[in-house]
Amino acid sequence: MNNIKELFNRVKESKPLIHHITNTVTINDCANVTLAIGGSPVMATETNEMEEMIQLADALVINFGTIHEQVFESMIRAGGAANRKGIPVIFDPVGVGATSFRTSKSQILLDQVKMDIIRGNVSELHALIGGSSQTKGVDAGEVSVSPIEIANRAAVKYKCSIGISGKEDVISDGKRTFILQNGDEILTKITGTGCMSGSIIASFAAVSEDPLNATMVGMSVMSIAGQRAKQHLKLNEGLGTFKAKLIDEIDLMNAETFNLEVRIHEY
Ligand SMILES: Nc1ncnc2c1ncn2[C@@H]1O[C@H](COP(=O)(O)OP(=O)(O)O)[C@@H](O)[C@H]1O
Ligand SMILES: Cc1ncsc1CCOP(=O)(O)O
Ligand SMILES: [Mg+2]
Repeated sequence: MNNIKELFNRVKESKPLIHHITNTVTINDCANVTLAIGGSPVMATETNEMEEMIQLADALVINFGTIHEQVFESMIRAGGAANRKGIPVIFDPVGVGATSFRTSKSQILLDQVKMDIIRGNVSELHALIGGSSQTKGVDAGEVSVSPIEIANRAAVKYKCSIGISGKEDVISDGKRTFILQNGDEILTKITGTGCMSGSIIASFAAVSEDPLNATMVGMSVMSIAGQRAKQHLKLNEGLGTFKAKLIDEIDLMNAETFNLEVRIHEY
């Protein structure tokens, strides 16, 4: 991964504005991790203010978590404005594959908005390349194809960088593929760790020209912070404390800690 120290510094110095059109479950957590990594969050969904808000923004996150017709219209408007302005667009296809509504909306969105990065779990990305999966609402289910193949195919199909989270995270732009071995299963026990990692990725993408690198660094930050927060849990501390410690670790993360902990290799 390139220039970790410079990337961290650039986010902290320029405080990129990350416009989120996201779900009502994890919206507050996404705003807080954006602040923790050094970015500046705004969460706006009114269709009529999308173009103006994008004029202020440095990156756009579109997250399908609680997608409905009205907010979908805002996603199309904001996505179009972001593409015209040339800022990175990050898509989290939460729950795609679970219902035909989500799957068909994702296809319309991907036809109309060029994504720079798509980040999701393995069932969601499998659905985006036309596969079926035993998706469990918003959580990953069993899929018959390897995440490496799914990431490659999705990257080629949508001409963008792909991040697939799981026990090992897979990151690909269709030419190069990386496997990230950080993380801890406890990250799946609180809601929103996938959504939050989208906010971190967007913060890095906003200050760099390299979406593949931004995806690798962003996903690594979440997985490393998760394993460190788990290590720092004391006796009698559980998931509530874990979540607070996770945000602490994202706040405290720097290039030294990152480089010491990261376990990534090219496939
Ligand atoms: N089985 C696992 N072991 C370790 N880390 C995991 C595991 N599953 C997911 N993670 C980590 O949890 C975070 C969220 O991933 P995931 O749960 O797949 O996303 P989502 O919340 O979108 O379904 C990522 O940092 C990922 O690396
Ligand atoms: C539980 C839930 N339901 C709709 S959105 C959402 C949050 C999903 O967050 P994540 O994909 O990061 O676990
Ligand atoms: Mg998710």
